[in-house]
Amino acid sequence: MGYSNGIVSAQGKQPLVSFGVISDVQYADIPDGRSFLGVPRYYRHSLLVLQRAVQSWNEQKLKFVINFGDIVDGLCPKAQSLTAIKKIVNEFSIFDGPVYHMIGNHCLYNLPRAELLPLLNIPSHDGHAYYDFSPIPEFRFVVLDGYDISAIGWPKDHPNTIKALKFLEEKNPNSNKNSPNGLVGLERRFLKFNGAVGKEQMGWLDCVLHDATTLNQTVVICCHLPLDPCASSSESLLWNYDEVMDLIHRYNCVKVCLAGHAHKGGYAVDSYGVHHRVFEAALECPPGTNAFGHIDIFHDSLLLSGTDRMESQEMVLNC
Ligand SMILES: Nc1ccn([C@@H]2O[C@H](COP(=O)(O)O)[C@@H](O)[C@H]2O)c(=O)n1
Ligand SMILES: O=P(O)(O)OC[C@H](O)CO
Repeated sequence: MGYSNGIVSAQGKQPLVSFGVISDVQYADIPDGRSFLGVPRYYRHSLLVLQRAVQSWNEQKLKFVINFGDIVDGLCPKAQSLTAIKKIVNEFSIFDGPVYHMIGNHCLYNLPRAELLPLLNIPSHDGHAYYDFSPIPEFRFVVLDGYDISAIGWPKDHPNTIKALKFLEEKNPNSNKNSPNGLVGLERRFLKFNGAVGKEQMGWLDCVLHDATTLNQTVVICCHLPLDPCASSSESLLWNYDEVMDLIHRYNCVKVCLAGHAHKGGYAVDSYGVHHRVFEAALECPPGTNAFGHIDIFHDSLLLSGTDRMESQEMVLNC
C-alpha cells in the first residue's frame, strides 16, 4: 500500500493550519459492484479507507476534517440506512477534532434531510444545509448546499422538489432523468442526481463573501457538486454552477473551490485564478489502496498531500 503521493513538503514552511479531506465513501454492506458506466465500486472496502484516513489524520494531529459528502451509497438496503450512516459518522468521530460534513445525493437517497442533518451535525434552518466556519481568523470556509433545489431529499410536496422536477422536465427530455442521453456538452449536467443553489442561499453567500472581504479573509468554497467544467465531467456539475461562479467572481476573496461527486477527481484554475480541486472517491479504491489527504494552509498557498489515488496538488493563491 502506497502512502504519501507526490509533493511532500512546502520548502519546510510551517502551515497556518492543516485539515483532512475525503469524499464519496459511499459505504454499504453489499458486495463490490460497478457504476452505470462500468467503473468498479468497493462498497465495503471504502469503510477501511475511511478508517485508515482517520488514523492518519490523528497521527498528523490535524486541526479539523472536511467530508465532501455521499457517506453511504444509494444501494444500501433501506432498512440498514440509519445503521450504516451512524456507523460512518461514528468512524469520523474517532478523529480527534471537529468534522465538517456536507450532504450528497447518496446521503439523500438513504435518509430525508430532516433525519440526516442532525446526524451529520450540520447547522440548519428550515432543512437547508449551508453554513460557514472560520478555523483561523485569516481563512473562511463556506459549505454550500448543492441539493438546495433538488428532486431528492425534500418531501415530495416541498416547493424545492416541485421546482426541481419542473426544471428537469424543461431541461432533460429523457424519461429517466438521471440519463444524459441526447444532452450536449454542458447541458449534460441537467440530471436528477445533481441540484442547484437556490435564491436564498445565493443571497446568504453574497453576504458571507461581503463580510469575508471586509475582514480581509481568504475564502475556500466547499460543495459536494463541482463548480468548474474543466475540473469535472459535465454530468457532475451543479446545475447553476455558472450563476454561483458569477457571484464568486465578483469578489476577490475566494481563491479555492473544493468538491466531490465526480469520482475520477480533477483540477483546474479558472480565468479568474480560482483553483478548483475535485477529490477522487474513496469508493473506487481497489482493496488495499486509499483516496484521502490533508491540506496545509499557508498565507500564499494551499498544499494538498494525497494518498495513493488522491493526487497531490499545490495551489498558489494569487493575491
Ligand atoms: N451515462 C449515464 C450515467 C448514469 N445514468 C443513470 O444514472 C444512474 C446513476 O449512475 P452511476 O454512475 O452512479 O451508476 C444510473 O443508474 C443510470 O440510471 C445514465 O442513465 N447514463
Ligand atoms: O453520485 P454517483 O455515485 O451516482 O455518481 C455521480 C457521477 O460521478 C456523476 O457523473
